[in-house]
Amino acid sequence: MGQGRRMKKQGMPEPLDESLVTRKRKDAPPAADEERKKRSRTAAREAKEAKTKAAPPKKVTPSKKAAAVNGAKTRVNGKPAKKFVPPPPSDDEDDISVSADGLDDDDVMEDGLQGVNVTGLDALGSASEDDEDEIDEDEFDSDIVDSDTEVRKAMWSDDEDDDEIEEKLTAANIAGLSRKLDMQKAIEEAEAQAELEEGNMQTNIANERPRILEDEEDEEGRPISNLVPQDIQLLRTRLNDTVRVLDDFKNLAEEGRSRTEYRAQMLKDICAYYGYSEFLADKLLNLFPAREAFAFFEANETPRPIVIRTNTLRTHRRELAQSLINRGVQLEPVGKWSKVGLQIFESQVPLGATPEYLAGHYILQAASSFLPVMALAPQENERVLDMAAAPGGKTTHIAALMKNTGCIFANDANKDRAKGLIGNIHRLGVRNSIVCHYSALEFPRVMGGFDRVLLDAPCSGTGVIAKDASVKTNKTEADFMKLPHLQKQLVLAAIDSVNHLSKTGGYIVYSTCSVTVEENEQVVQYALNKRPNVKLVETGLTFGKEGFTKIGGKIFHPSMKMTRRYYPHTYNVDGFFVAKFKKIGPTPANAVGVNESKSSGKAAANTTTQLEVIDNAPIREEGEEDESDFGGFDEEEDQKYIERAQAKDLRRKGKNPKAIPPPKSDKGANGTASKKDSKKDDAGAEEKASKKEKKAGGTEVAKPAKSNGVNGKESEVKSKKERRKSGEKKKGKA
Ligand SMILES: C[S@@+](CC[C@H](N)C(=O)[O-])C[C@H]1O[C@@H](n2cnc3c(N)ncnc32)[C@H](O)[C@@H]1O
Repeated sequence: MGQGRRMKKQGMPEPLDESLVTRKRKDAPPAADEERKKRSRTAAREAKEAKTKAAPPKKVTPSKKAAAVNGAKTRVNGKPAKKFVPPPPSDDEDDISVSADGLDDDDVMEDGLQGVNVTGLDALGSASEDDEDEIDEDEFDSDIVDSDTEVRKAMWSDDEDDDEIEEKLTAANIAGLSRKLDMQKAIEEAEAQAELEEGNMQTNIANERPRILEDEEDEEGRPISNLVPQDIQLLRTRLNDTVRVLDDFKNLAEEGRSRTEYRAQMLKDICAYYGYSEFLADKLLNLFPAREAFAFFEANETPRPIVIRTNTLRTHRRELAQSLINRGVQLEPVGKWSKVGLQIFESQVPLGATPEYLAGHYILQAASSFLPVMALAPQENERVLDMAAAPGGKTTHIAALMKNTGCIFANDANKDRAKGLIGNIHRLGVRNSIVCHYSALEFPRVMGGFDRVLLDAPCSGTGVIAKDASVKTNKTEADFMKLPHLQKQLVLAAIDSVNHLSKTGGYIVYSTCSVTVEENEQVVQYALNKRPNVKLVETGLTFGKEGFTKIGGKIFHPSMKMTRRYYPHTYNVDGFFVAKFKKIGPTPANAVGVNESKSSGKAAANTTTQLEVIDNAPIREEGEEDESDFGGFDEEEDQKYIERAQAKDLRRKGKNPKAIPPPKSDKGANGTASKKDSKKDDAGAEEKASKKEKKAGGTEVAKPAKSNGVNGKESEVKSKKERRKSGEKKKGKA
């Protein structure tokens, strides 16, 4: 298959051809709808003619512009998403600048680093040690992927070897795909040609200096064009021209104009064309050279491919693929980097309601969500903490990698979301997980000593704008202060919850679905500064751009290169960030109470309340309902179980043979016992015994330990010592 096919795959970036950037936007409408495409081409030609005739400009209101842009997005829904071809990174580092406002010093290197090189933006992730996981770049090469069945077979032969089934499966799948993609390819080629011709006429080609800037200035004194764009197409043309100028400033800039002027114009046009707030557009524009920024904004207008993750606790990828193909689903492996992902091209059935879905054979999960768990690399029989786990895409992936052994503590501060998490855990047959709903800031006081901790932090969602366009306008400066603050506290809690002496682990993975520096490198740098007992290590991910070591006057530790950034325009995945730490020493004594206050419990609770307001991460699964009736917590019921367990424990250990558990069947007419009743019943010997136990330093079940110990073991050791001491004292008195 040719380009048409390759364009739809997720994977590695390819060099940019400017005509393709323009073309992509035109790709948005469904392929079958040729009539509409013709109309839009005619409209563009008419607009161009109107411009030539210098007709009075139509005023385009921002909402209309945004609607036009969003309209493009709506039209593509239901159409197989395409691989977007990114632009080549510009050599010009001048474009990259981030305001240092509102940052605290812990975000950057404590010792200024001189001469740290910024690595090329096109650098790929380091190769994995595991050959099997290495990316075969050929896979993304149209010539090979198109015709060579061997390559296709290789993609399927992950952990099974039945060639015959494989061939049938692949053939069945390909047959449908080929027909469709051949048709699309023809349409695309014709369209690209038309677009190119149109573009050639429209834009100032080659050496001509486009006239973009006029002598007008905006309220803040920045020069702006007084050209009111007649329509979206003209706005786009100007954006294209501005990008060309910023790319080749020496040859294409108008005389006496500075880069800043062009950049200001670009910012203004991006806000108008894509419907961003100026604040956010500026922040995002600062991340990339102009051309790459354009590609990023453009990629946010198209949905990412639908991907499902095979639940290997229930099935194999090939079996799942076969079942879904039989139901008319067109799919193929997501890429060599994953053994469990399937990219869906088209489906005749709702993917959130197939028998396979209901039986827990798969979960709908964005491809980039696989990455933090792959970086975490949980091992069988470990103790793992997933600090912000709902709705459980990553928890269930961790459980699958651990083959349901060991123990996962799946925590989420939001109780309602935690119910959804329980739903997924049950559906996918996870049996090694315990769900809790603390603010993660309370760890490790709740429990510590984990082999690995995943912190998939609440974030602004700037990596998933294609899913949730409201991010374009609803994020304020305050959000980018509050969120990083919380993320920094959470990452310290994550680090402190890990056992640095773990024989198999001692790792922490920090991830966000945001691309801002404040929520990523600055948080990681803060952790490095505050916790010298951790260091960054390779994520083991075979692709991804390196984290920034230097941007906008901020310098980060050189090891920041080991973190990974993912963008929609480079890999056709949601924007993501992944960092992996290794804990190399014990938690510093002064680290207790990450919240840095004695009433940390309160502080944590407050932050959680605040969080529930600011966490807008659009992570609910397609078709997922708010399962408020599912698997709810019954605190009274839980309390009874806790008390019974405590009493049993006291008797078993011989600490209080008279400890009386609350009666088993003390439920009222409606089946539930009131808290009062149960309290009455439990009063007396058992309560006294439990008080004694607490005094002696024992930890309450499922409540934060008062002890400041780094992990559960430490607090246990402490309490034993204390008990011994108090015993000794009593003996002495006697
Ligand atoms: C990005 S989502 C997690 C997605 C999840 N890891 C998955 O793969 O399905 C962030 C989660 O953090 C939770 N959260 C926000 N603040 C928290 C806190 N202080 N402690 C624990 N969880 C928190 C939110 O309720 C939200 O579910």
